[in-house]
Amino acid sequence: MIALESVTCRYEGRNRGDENGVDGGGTVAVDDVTLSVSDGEFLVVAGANGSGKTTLVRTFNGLVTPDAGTVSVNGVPVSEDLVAARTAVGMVFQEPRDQLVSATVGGDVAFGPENLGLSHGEIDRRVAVALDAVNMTDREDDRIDSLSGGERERVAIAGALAMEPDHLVCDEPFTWLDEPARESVLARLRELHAKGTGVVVVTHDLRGVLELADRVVGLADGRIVVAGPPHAAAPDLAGLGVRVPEAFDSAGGAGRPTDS
Ligand SMILES: Nc1ncnc2c1ncn2[C@@H]1O[C@H](COP(=O)(O)OP(=O)(O)OP(=O)(O)O)[C@@H](O)[C@H]1O
Repeated sequence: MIALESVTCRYEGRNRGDENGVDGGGTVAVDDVTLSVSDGEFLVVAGANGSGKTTLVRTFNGLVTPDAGTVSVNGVPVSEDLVAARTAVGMVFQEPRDQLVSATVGGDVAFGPENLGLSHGEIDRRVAVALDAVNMTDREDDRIDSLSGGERERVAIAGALAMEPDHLVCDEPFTWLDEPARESVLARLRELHAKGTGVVVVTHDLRGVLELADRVVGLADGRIVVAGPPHAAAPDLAGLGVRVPEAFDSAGGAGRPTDS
């Protein structure tokens, strides 16, 4: 479980541009957020550009350190055991190119497990399982620079999965993908969730992803302003500048942020 308690994150030097967001000359990117993500939960974090989504999820494994509040993973504060947090929470960034570090698919997926100091046999096993999970079995020797955007995204997901995380966090995983690639990544996320991995997807485009979610939280100005199951929360999400699929747009009631 990932547990955030009254988490606030500020960036120095840039104002958000309104009197509520300004604090000491910087930007309050995450504003007093309390949120729990259960093991095995599929959570969607939605919100317009600049609403604080990336900053929020980066606190889950210590990539961003809160200025106030606490983040714990499996009951241990992230600040006390960064390695445990990074092992339990795998992260795939908005631009997969930023995290692909090797020349080949196999080298890239093996990178994390190698850094854990695992045996060659265990590394090979993890690479095979992770590539299988993203439908890229036997693609170890393919060169990264020969892959499509969708394949790179899937390699980035495999690299995170090879760490055998409890939660996989994907930040705007669909940005560079065409429709078939988007559907392929969605199918992989659905399968992972079905097998018990917790999945967190950060997005401002909810097509195809809301139906996979157990819960959705909507952010505005760094605060959770909508929270609930997809059908209950969807009508309130439309006002946040996110793209809500038609099937959800008129459904359900208000998704008040009561169960965060
Ligand atoms: N490194 C940084 N330095 C200064 N301000 C930052 C930095 N990163 C983010 N911000 C600001 O913090 C706020 C929240 O940004 P964040 O990237 O977390 O939001 P987001 O919802 O993920 O946006 P996007 O969808 O555009 O990535 C924005 O006002 C942004 O300009």
